[in-house]
Amino acid sequence: MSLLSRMFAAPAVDEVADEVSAALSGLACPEEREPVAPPCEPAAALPAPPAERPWLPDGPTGLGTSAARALLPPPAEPDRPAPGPADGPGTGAGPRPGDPVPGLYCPPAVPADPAKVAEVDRRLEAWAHDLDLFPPEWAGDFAGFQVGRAVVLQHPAAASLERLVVAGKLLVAENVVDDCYCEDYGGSPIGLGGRLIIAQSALDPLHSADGYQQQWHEGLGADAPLRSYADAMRAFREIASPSQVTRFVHDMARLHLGYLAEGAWAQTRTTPPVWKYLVMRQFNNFRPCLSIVDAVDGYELSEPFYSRPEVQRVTALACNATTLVNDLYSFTKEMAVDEHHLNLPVVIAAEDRGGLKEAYLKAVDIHNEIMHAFENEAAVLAAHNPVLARYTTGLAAWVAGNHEWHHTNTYRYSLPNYW
Ligand SMILES: CC(C)=CCC/C(C)=C(\C)COP(=O)(O)OP(=O)(O)O
Ligand SMILES: [Mg+2]
Repeated sequence: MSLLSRMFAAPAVDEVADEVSAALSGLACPEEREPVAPPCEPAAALPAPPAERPWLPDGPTGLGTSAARALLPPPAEPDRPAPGPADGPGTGAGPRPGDPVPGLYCPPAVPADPAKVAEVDRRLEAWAHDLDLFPPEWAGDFAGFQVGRAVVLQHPAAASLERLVVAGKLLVAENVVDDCYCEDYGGSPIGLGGRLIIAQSALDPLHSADGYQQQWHEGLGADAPLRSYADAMRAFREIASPSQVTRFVHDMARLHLGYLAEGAWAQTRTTPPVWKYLVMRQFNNFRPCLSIVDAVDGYELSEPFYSRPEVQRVTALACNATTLVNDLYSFTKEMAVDEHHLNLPVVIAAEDRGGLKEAYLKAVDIHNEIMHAFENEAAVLAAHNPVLARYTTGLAAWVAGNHEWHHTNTYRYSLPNYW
């Protein structure tokens, strides 16, 4: 039985640990290295000494200590007890606006520094305005999205404010493309492939005869989605290594494939079996956000490590868990617009021929199973290599931050009255 299938069968963690250790020991552990500051980023913006980075959690800091930090007790939520068994379904102690889904397992996030959030928001709003990304009537939704708070929560160990702003530009661009090409702001499955292939070229440039390449370059200014992708990608190229750029371009192609599958099922009014939905959601997924955690934190998980099946699996588990969190928190928003909008509770209810409430609660259990698998298998990787410890800690921080952003963003999301 291969290591991967053995992991999939969820054996004892120490059995896998020996296998992973043997598998990874064949790879020279690259020294953790801070990339040379690209010309655009002043040296001062590079990681400050730990003492000057107040937003890091208490405990050991600095290169290679992230595994130790991962073992620290998570910071307690200052004003909100985590939901417990007593808050489970049917007890009447229903969640308040801003509370997490009762019974959903996700460790608390590192609290967001309000000053940092405000500065990131200020820079992103100016960037979006300069690129003419949205009309004035969308300004409320832009503010309500709370992009600055999202990226500060998702990247607590970001190496600089500039890198946080790059993560924010990518997050804005990804949502502009999703909203304008696929969903809420004029999106449609009709003709989606033609729009997305040009969008992909804003990330993955055309190389062709001069005349047509010039037309392509001019074409990238044609609409807000293209302008946002092109400029956010330019900013990412300035902070990332060539292999990190290639990784991101691949993950965006996966995302677009997921959009196309979702759109195809919308066109044919198909409600897929749960397993096929989970396949689609592994591609229509937050993965492009998680695959940049090393670049935002100012180091590189080198390609030989990143491409290991074990690392790919742990990355996919984290991405799937955090994307299903979106299904759970956006459920009421999506049902209000279209009762056939595909999300995990809807496809479970169809397959089980049951009610949406039972399906929703089952979706929470599915999320929790994936989340525990991520944590168990990430711990095995982290124990064997400091670079992998730093990377898996970054994934875990993104998952925790994204959950905090979802459950506290009462402008965008609300919970069903199932408890
Ligand atoms: C930020 C990013 C990479 C988004 C890609 C895919 C995406 C938009 C999601 C995973 C969020 O899902 P959804 O389309 O359901 O968005 P909302 O529920 O409207 O927040
Ligand atoms: Mg959603």
